[in-house]
Amino acid sequence: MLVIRPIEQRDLPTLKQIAIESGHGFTSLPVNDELLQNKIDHSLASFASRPAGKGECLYFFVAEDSDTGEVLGTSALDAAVGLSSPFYTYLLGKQVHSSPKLGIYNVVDTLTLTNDYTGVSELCTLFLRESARKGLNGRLLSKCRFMFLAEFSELFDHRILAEMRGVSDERGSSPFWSWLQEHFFSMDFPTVDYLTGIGQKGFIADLMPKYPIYVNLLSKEARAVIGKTHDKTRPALRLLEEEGFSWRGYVDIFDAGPSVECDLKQIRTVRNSRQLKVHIGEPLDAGKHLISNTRFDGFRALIGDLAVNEEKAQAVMTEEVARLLKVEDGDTVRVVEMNR
Ligand SMILES: CC(C)(COP(=O)(O)OP(=O)(O)OC[C@H]1O[C@@H](n2cnc3c(N)ncnc32)[C@H](O)[C@@H]1OP(=O)(O)O)[C@@H](O)C(=O)NCCC(=O)NCCSC(=O)CCC(=O)O
Repeated sequence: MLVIRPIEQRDLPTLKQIAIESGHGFTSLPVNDELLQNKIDHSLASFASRPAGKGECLYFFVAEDSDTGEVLGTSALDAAVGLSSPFYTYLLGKQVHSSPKLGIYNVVDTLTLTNDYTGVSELCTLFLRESARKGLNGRLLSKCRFMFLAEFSELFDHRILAEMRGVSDERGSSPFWSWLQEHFFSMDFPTVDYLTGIGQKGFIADLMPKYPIYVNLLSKEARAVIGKTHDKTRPALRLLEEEGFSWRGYVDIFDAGPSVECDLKQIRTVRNSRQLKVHIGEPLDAGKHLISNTRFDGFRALIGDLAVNEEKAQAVMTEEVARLLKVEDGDTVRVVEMNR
């Protein structure tokens, strides 16, 4: 069974391997030992000192196969972006150029550089190794974070965002970036993506076009990918859309991939999950549920069989499920039925 837990120091070698497998455009996992170690340190520190409220914390989770101990995926929650270094995003807007006298009315799209997501919480680093992309594994990896958000909502912003990877080819070349590169930067997309991933964002402010960009002046290729998601990231987007996330016009400044967002309280799993008491026994008429314990640093989540005893507000589960969740009879768990 696949079990979600916070990342630990021993996961570094696998994290390096996953960073390589995740490929170009996967900004949050650059192939850089120091940065990956920093991520582990940041997450360990965040889980070790439970803050009173929202801070610059990173909650990094891995999915472990309980039979083999192998780590098969990653997913993370950044409690607040842009607080110590700016978080840039383009907003796709409109300008109307109209002359009633001449009978001309033109609506043109514009891209405006903003820091509108400053302080917002971010879902990031969702990656499942190819061999594990089956069954409900991808769902577990994405949705376990909503169980954590529901349980510890005071540690997050009321807005939750996710930047979806935009369009780039096998060699890491992005049509949107190519246009920016030609006119404003002299760096290829893998380099800029890597520099962003390791936190060297200063050059963005220095080199980025400072005025809004008229979209109709971009190349045809660049225009075509604004707000479009990378093929391999469509399942990740689908999982978020199912939860109520939507695109409100914000796009990534490098590859123009869409940023989707949802109010924390409106996220489907946050709304529909509830706390029940553990009862270890035979779960008769069991159905598949997403289940998490309610511990902070010892957080565990999995998708398993569970029967709900409504009268007693109990979650009836097998000993194995209870053991993997690190819970005992009478403990509290958070549960939500899987609709597939
Ligand atoms: C994202 C995951 C973890 C998802 O795992 P799986 O592929 O096993 O998921 P799945 O259950 O097969 O698919 C999930 C849903 O997407 C649908 N689906 C599959 N392919 C699709 C496509 N091409 N277009 C539209 N929908 C598609 C499936 O039918 C299913 O919906 P139905 O059940 O309704 O049929 C994986 O694909 C992955 O590791 N991708 C590569 C890395 C990546 O791009 N990660 C996101 C980066 S962006 C990021 O990290 C921020 C976002 C975030 O953190 O959440």
